[in-house]
Amino acid sequence: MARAIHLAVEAARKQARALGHPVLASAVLPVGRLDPSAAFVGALSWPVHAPGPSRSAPGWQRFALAAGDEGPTIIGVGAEWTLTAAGDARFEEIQARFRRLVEVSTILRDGNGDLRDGHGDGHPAATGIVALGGFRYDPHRSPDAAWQQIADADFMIPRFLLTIPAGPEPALLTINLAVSASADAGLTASQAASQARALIEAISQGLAPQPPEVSQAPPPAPDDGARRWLRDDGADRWLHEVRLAVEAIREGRLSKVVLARALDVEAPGPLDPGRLFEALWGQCPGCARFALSYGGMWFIGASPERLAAVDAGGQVRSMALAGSTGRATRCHEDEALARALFDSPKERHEHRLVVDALREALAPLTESLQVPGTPRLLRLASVQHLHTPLAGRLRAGISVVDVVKALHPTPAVGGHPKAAALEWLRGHEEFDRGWYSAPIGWWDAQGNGDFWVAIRSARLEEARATLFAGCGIVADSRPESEWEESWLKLQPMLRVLEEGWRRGRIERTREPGRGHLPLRA
Ligand SMILES: C=C(O[C@@H]1C=C(C(=O)O)C=C[C@H]1O)C(=O)O
Repeated sequence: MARAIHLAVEAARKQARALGHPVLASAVLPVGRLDPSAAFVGALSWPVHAPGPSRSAPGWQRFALAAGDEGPTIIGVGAEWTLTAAGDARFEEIQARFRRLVEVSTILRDGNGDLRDGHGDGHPAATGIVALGGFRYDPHRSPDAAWQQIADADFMIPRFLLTIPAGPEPALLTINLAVSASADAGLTASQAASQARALIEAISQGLAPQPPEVSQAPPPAPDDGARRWLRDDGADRWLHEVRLAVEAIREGRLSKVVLARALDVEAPGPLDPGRLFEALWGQCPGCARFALSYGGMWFIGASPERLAAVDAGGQVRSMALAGSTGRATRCHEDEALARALFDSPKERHEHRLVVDALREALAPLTESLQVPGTPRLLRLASVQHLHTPLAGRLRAGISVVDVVKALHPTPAVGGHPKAAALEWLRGHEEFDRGWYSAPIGWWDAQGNGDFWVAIRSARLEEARATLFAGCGIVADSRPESEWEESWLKLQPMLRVLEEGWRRGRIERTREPGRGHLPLRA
């Protein structure tokens, strides 16, 4: 391992000397098979070392994303380089910065012992120089203190990147090192190699958790579980805003707006992200499960909504996800709920607005695009949705970030028309969404990328968790039903908090719940 890294660092050092500034050395190595869930949870508790002699800001520490069943699971630990951009040009600027970085960097791949220069196509997705991060939901809204530290476009190139395929292939480890002209190549390489070995060892042995349990427990009763940690659920204010949204829609100022709520939960002691993740992992296998740590904050979730996946061959996938109802424990009742969802003109209208907006936004970017005429059903633990998958082929030169720019925010999390909905939200929604319902994901130098809409998520700081949920409001929305729907969407994360807390409680005594309010399901 050290030899491969040494070669990459040596080449990068020459490049740094020629250019007069540090560049990245990147080495890609096979590391055998790894269990994605164990690696994921292990990496969350791995101490992040001080970053290299790079441009890295203190913010980024970890970015991990397990994207549905078809993978790969990617885990980035430690920020070796950061890329940020602000304002309306953030999508173009971040791509330009990434391209410049890749152009001057050295990427060496050690697939079969023969080192090859790895800038081009044909290498496994999400290996080498990969940007991991997100775009904040609305850069035109002044940030709340909680999200102050993140930039409008905020990405890192991790020091260590594990890429674990969904299939039986071995995992790959990319080691990225910022190298200056004066670097000691031997020392840099040997230090990085020993850190990498320790990381792999910890992940595959010591820190590997118990296999995650799939919770069979019913959702917490209305005044049970994590809900007893609530202080105020903000019902009155939110219901009032829903009424105002319906009014604005009936007056013809917009046709749909997605109003979100933020729910603060205070656990009796610090929440342990690794434990929470063990609880979250098995809950929604088809979802993108993610955990980002940045400064003192964690942002975790399991999102069912893919914004855009692009492969090096130019295939693009997206989805419309809008229209929701609950689940029932008895089959025939569950079926009846699904049928009512399909037959509801209100839900179909909400859904169609999203499909049409995606089609319109993707048309100029694609050579071909398939959009099924009828939605399907996506069943999750506490909620079922109408769902339409979209697939197509991108025109030459269009990247996943271009697609994200064109789509975000879709009317599934913003509204329609887009600009009017965002304007309305700026004046009415009570909090800055930050990364909630924003595009988070990654892209690589080979032309692959995957971005998800960060819903069903929570921000964690010590014992406090802020959970988010939003509901699409249209002309015939009933505020009380939307309120119920928001609870359904919050349910899985509340359960994760409760289970994760229980798992992490070893040697901690539980205080009785404070500030308990009687809440409806
Ligand atoms: C905004 C959220 O969910 C979105 C809104 C939906 C709806 O209004 O029916 C359904 C799925 C998501 O696109 C959320 O979960 O926070």
